[in-house]
Amino acid sequence: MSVHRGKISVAGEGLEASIPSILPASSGPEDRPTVGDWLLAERDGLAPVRLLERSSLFKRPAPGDDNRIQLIAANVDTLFIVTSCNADFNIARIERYLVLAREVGVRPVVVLTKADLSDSPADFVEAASAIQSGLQVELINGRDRQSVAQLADFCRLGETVALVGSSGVGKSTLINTLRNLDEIETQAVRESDGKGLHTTSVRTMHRLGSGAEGGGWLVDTPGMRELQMSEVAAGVAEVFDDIVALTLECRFTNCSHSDEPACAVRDAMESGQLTPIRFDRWRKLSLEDSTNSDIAEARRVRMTKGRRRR
Ligand SMILES: Nc1nc2c(ncn2[C@@H]2O[C@H](COP(=O)(O)OP(=O)(O)OP(=O)(O)O)[C@@H](O)[C@H]2O)c(=O)[nH]1
Ligand SMILES: [Zn+2]
Repeated sequence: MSVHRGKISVAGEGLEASIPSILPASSGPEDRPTVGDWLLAERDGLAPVRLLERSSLFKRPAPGDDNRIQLIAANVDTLFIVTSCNADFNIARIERYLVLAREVGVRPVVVLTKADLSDSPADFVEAASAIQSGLQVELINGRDRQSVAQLADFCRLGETVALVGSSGVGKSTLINTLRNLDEIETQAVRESDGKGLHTTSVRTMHRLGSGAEGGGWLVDTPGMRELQMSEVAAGVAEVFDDIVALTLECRFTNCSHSDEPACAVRDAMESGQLTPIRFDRWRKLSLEDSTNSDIAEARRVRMTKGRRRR
């Protein structure tokens, strides 16, 4: 449910507890429990035994200590990329989150909030849908239960969702409305919150409910809101697959697409098939990723050397 210094809070059937986070046979920096993990523990005493294989993992270099990796959330199925139908709407920002989702292997859904405040919300839907073919886009008023109910399918039993988006776009509002979709469930959540009042732990997993059997999970950890672009080359290539396909047509394999002859990327821009702004966004993201990835690689080399010295 959440991670604290050396301890994790866990939940199971009829069980809520805080236990040590150390696994008996840890095999690497990613082999420790994080929010969203399935953990096997001993029936008596709850000593951790092992983690079940993850379907996805969000991670980043630990803030203030590049030698460590911080695990942010595991087993997320759907990432709500939240943005609002106003000045916050920014294609480049949506693309960045999209790259992260593709890299981690979670299903991205662009959630456009504040539909009720815009005169032309359909324009935002159209612009977001054009980013990548097949991209799911949902238009909502985050304060309206009926409107938010259109996201219920992503929040069903067995599903885990997480949210990203800049400040003020309506993430907390959406979370509150999602959690309130089912009154009975909310009641239950409040009761258990009440029980936990004496603990200082922040809940980072919320049960979403609709119907007697309950619903999925919502991950709301602060780290999700501060994700970075590093080692996401595969994600960039997926989001900009049209440009990647073009680069393969350039005469030179190391073409910089600036002044080389027979450059398919420039040809595509001249013919109007590719817009220069999109090309520019791709270039910036690729550059940012390769810079950050170089830093990450240097860190790994440092760590390996450190280990050899010891
Ligand atoms: N009219 C309208 N207002 C909304 C909607 N979604 C959010 N708001 C309002 O927008 C403001 C900011 O919403 P928050 O939910 O706090 O935004 P946030 O993304 O959680 O912001 P941070 O906590 O800073 O990351 C609040 O005043 C909300 O009531 C919406 O769909 N329609
Ligand atoms: Zn080229």
